[in-house]
Amino acid sequence: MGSTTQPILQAQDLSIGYKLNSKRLRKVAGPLQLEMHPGQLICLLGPNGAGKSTLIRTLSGLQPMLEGRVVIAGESISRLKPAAMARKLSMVLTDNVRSGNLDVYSLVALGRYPYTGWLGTLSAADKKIIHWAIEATNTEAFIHRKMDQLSDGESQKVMLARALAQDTPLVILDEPTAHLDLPNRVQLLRLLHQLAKQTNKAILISTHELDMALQVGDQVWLLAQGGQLTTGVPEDLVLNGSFEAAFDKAGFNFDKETGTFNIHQGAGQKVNLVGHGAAAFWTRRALQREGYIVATDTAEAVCTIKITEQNNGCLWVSTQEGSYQEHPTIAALLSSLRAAADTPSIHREQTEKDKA
Ligand SMILES: Nc1ncnc2c1ncn2[C@@H]1O[C@H](COP(=O)(O)OP(=O)(O)OP(=O)(O)O)[C@@H](O)[C@H]1O
Repeated sequence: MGSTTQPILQAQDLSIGYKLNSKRLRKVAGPLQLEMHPGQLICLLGPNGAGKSTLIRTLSGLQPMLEGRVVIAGESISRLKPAAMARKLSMVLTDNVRSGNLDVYSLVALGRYPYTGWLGTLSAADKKIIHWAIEATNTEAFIHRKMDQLSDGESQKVMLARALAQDTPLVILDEPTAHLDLPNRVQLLRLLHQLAKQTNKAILISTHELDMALQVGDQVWLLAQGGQLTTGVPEDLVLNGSFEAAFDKAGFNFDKETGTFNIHQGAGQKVNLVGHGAAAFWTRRALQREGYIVATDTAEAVCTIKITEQNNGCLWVSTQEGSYQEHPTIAALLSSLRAAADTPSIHREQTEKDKA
């Protein structure tokens, strides 16, 4: 994977899946060759049922592998004792058990268990790390509450704080943004990215946040339905078509220029759009919603829309069948396009002659 550091995690010829009975296996993916290096944030992406949770559970030793080997910090996980494993790997799973009786501080403090021994006495250094984990995850406001008095999103942040308090070189999180609102999702992914850079941890997250994963992931592991795994720098996977192929579904297309999946399938008429920046981006979105195929320079266009910047905003100038109109907003542009589409061109020609 082009890194000169020693990998913190390595999977060799790893096959993942389930033993259905003594004779039958359900292989989900494999054989896989994987590496994670210190300082990397890796986003595991793939459609529903592709095997993301199965892979995460197998890499963490929570589920037996069908074949192969997983090595964490130089030791095979099949030989690692739970206490040693807990000093190398911390995890946040989606199905975290709600420990109702425990208050938030005590739950975060449990992250120090691998270091405090069975008496669990916290040193000043342990308390400092707990404090840092609480601060980093923005959970100070509810540290005295019981776990069953938290929302799903709050509880998810607390489970992350516990994993951070564990302070391991490898952190694995299964859908950590699942219950979070948009600002908290952005904040969490930014935090994970910074953590990887500042503390040199290797962090693996599975997520359905495709656009955000493309922004924060140093590497993407793309697991497609059927178990094919493609790994690489996100931008390479977008440009070479792997990203789109992993989510391949009829009528579902990824716009490489904007990094978004288009809800609207342009099947209508073509328009030329001339402009740049935010105004061009949002005009394109509005035109696509109206059913237009937006191009920059096609001879088949029924209309050309030029965006010009004014002192107090933008002006949209449309040229259609020789008629030239100015629109102060996207709403005005759309109404004019709708009106033109509702007027047969023969009638338009007559009206224009009458006006002349
Ligand atoms: N206990 C099990 N026994 C047998 N098959 C299972 C078991 N759990 C999951 N599977 C199957 O393994 C495949 C991968 O499931 P997995 O939960 O890993 O997918 P995923 O990518 O995490 O999906 P999602 O995005 O929906 O969470 C699916 O086909 C699923 O039906």
